[in-house]
Amino acid sequence: MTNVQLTLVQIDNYGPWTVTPEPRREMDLQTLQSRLFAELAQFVGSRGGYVFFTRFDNMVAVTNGLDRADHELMQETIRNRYPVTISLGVGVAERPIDALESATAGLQRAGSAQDGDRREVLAGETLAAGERTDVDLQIAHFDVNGATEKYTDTLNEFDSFIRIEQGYAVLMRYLREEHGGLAFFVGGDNIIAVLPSMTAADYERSIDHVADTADVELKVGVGHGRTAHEAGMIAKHALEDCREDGLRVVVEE
Ligand SMILES: Nc1nc2c(ncn2[C@@H]2O[C@H](COP(=O)(O)OP(=O)(O)OP(=O)(O)O)[C@@H](O)[C@H]2O)c(=O)[nH]1
Repeated sequence: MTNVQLTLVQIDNYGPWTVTPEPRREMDLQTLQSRLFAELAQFVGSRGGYVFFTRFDNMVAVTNGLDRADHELMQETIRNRYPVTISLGVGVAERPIDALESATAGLQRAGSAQDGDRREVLAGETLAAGERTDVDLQIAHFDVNGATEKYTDTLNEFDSFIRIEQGYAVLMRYLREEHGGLAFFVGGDNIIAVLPSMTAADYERSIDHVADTADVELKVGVGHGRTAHEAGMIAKHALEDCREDGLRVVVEE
């Protein structure tokens, strides 16, 4: 049984900040958002976690292995280096969506994302060390078959992007609704998902659904681990096994 710890990262009062005292240059905001993401990717990644940029003002991190002190240090690091602060909500559950719901509820209880006086909230509890197991996380790494040949080397970048994003849109909705899993686009033709315990047959069905609905062909490698890095690395190797053996799904137990 999975035991997923997710952290919702929310920039404090960001909306008002982007227009105070007047609207800020868009490329300055993009620079800030991407640097903040890079900072968090490095911080969380060096502790075995994953962070996904989602909407940039809100980001979702898989934080199994990070405790409360790590979260406090994350907030301090951002406060010291950036013109914004972050609030963090932590949730733990068997299904990723339930962990995220609980992480979100902690922040929403503390106030609105646009409350000037709601800053650096740290809500929720992390998994105790004694509760952690080797199968707490199931990570799936999806990849579009032949994206270079079918899209990158054939279509213009925008039409390639539409195809990839449509495949992603169908997959993210399907996994969220059918399994309570969370799928994130990570660049190129890659999607990384954090999921509850799913079988190879479940993955076959999800790939069929994307092929039938969006006409995008996927393959997927799946791994388990104590941290996102551990599970994700196994998933990447499983994806290589798909390529070598011409398979659509490889689940490493
Ligand atoms: N984030 C991320 N992106 C990757 C990874 N591997 C490949 N990519 C991206 O995906 C793009 C396409 O690479 P591939 O998936 O290897 O190419 P492909 O043409 O789909 O070939 P097959 O997957 O073998 O069918 C690359 O240009 C990268 O942008 C990965 O592990 N993580």
